[in-house]
Amino acid sequence: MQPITAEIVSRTIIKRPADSHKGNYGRVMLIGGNQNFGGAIIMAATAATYSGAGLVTVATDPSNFTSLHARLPEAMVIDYHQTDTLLNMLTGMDVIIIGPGLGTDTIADQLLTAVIAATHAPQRLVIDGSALTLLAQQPRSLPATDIVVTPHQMEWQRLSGIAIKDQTPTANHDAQKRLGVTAVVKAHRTTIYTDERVWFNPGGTPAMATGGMGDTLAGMIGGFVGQFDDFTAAILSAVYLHSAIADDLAATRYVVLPHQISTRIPTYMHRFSQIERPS
Ligand SMILES: NC(=O)C1=CN([C@@H]2O[C@H](COP(=O)(O)OP(=O)(O)OC[C@H]3O[C@@H](n4cnc5c(N)ncnc54)[C@H](OP(=O)(O)O)[C@@H]3O)[C@@H](O)[C@H]2O)[C@@H](O)CC1
Ligand SMILES: Nc1ncnc2c1ncn2[C@@H]1O[C@H](COP(=O)(O)OP(=O)(O)O)[C@@H](O)[C@H]1O
Ligand SMILES: [Mg+2]
Repeated sequence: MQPITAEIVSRTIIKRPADSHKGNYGRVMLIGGNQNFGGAIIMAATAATYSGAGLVTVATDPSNFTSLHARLPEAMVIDYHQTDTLLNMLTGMDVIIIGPGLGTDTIADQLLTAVIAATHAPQRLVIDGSALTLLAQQPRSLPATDIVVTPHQMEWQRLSGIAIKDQTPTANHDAQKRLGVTAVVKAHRTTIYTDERVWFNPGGTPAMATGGMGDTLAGMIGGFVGQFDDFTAAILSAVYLHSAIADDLAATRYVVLPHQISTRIPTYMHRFSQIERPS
């Protein structure tokens, strides 16, 4: 296992070229947020936007439109029941994040099937939360493109079939290879599995144990993979910064809330982009 280092992050988060526009930084669609879990998709969309995604569209239950706009006017919205419109819009997206607060009812299940079928390379797909539970219940063949799954230990148990107590790096790596996607297995010390390697995140604190913390990570990963070409490095950088920000906040706070992380992402990205590294 290799640790994610600050050097990987500073190599990944590079200064933006002056001659660029929002279309260069990722069109990201987030799909989730049913009537009960609207907060999850709002937190994920907030993290994606503060991570620098150029354009953010949220496909969600209409009951979340007003609260989302009140928190995040930068985001566009679409009713996720309008499947044809959603799938049309999907063709123009660089990154699709599906699952935060999606729920596991029939509508959610059908939506996941439709989105997986419509996603094509070079689009990048982030699968989190309820979408992982649905995928575990009914496996679907995934598109041949960059895909990352972001389960917590119970979601990983459902998806991989490995009981939490048996989730060793070796067992997890075997399961990741079988699944054929990058896996971010979230825990106190999150581990990341690619075909080539196993990484571990050196940061993270129990102050992060708050609902929405993983939704925030999913949004950050989506924001980063929409901007930075190296898929693995973008994921590693998001995981590292998510907990590095939390660790800093936890030095003086008993609990860290997801939105407190999101609002600090641009400052941390700026800091890492300023570090000169020999190439
Ligand atoms: N504000 C909102 O809208 C929010 C909406 N959310 C959305 O809710 C949806 C469901 O997601 P979920 O994670 O809450 O539920 P589920 O998949 O059933 O997992 C929980 C079960 O797993 C177990 N468990 C074992 N180990 C674990 C571990 N390391 N980390 C976590 N759990 C662990 C755990 O054990 P226990 O707590 O009983 O000990 C429990 O039995 C999803 O779409 C998500 O995005 C949330 O983000 C919250 C904020
Ligand atoms: N004790 C802990 N130490 C380090 N990180 C933690 C701890 N508890 C939770 N986290 C982090 O918080 C996030 C929780 O994700 P998840 O369970 O999916 O939350 P949610 O679905 O509520 O958004 C993960 O990134 C996990 O690593
Ligand atoms: Mg989660």
